[in-house]
Amino acid sequence: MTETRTSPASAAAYRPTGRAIRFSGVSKGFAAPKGARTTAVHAIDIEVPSSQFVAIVGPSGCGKSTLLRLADGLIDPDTGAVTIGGNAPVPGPDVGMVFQNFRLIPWRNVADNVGFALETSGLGTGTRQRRVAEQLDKVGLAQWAQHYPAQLSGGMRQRVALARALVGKPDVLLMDEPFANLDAQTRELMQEDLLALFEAQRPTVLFVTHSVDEALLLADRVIVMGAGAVLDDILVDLPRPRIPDAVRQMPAYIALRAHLWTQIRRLVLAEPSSAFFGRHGTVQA
Ligand SMILES: Nc1ncnc2c1ncn2[C@@H]1O[C@H](COP(=O)(O)OP(=O)(O)OP(=O)(O)O)[C@@H](O)[C@H]1O
Repeated sequence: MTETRTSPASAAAYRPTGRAIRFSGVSKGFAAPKGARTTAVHAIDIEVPSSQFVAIVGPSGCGKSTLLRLADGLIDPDTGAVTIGGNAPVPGPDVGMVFQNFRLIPWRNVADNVGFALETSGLGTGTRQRRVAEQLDKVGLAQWAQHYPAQLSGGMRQRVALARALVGKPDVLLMDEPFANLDAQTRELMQEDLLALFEAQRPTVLFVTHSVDEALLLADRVIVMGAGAVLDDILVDLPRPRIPDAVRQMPAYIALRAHLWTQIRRLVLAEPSSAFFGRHGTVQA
């Protein structure tokens, strides 16, 4: 994806291109065992302006994925409203969704997995094939178009998932712990790719992560959630384009990181059994 890497000049020429995402008084519950009901999110109000990158952090089970599924129109709120660009969300290629476990179709090759996102787009076969080839080229997988998911490394599979999310040229990206299953080096490379893509194309992004450092590196704003509610909303006023090693040494980054960790410590002390650090119990700075 190096060809999409932005230059200081293109970042300076930044113009918003995405659609705003708005959660207004949104609550959502699910059926639980013995006739009970879990409240996944409660009375959430979040406004994500067009072309802003928002990271959501919080303990396991606090409702982060539920927010993304509501934004994608995969589920409806019990009360309140979710809008994208002022309209109710409808799943489709203009909203890109990337999941932690890739969700590739094992019996389809790489090109057909990516092309799947365009099958209901109404585009002709030739246009779809051209768009798929262009997108695979951008994520560095042009040579792998005919391979199957089982023949790829974890990083390559995540690139296919990213290509599938991007091929519809979405102006909204919803990403649910997309790099959680990658090794540390691949994760850093994918973070750089995502930074470059965001800074060049400026979609509106909602990005769920368990990593404080990932959130601060990528986002314009970090929302801390706990027990289905927004606990804190922090502006990450660091300059773009962001060079990861340089960003991590900035005094503003170090101060934001300390602030976030204070919040997280409070959360953990208030709820010692809370799995803040994810399902696998691993601490992710
Ligand atoms: N389809 C469902 N059916 C029943 N309960 C659900 C469903 N989806 C989510 N929940 C419950 O809603 C709550 C919030 O879940 P959600 O997946 O949004 O949390 P999360 O913050 O994304 O967690 P994690 O960090 O572990 O992915 C949890 O208690 C979960 O068990």
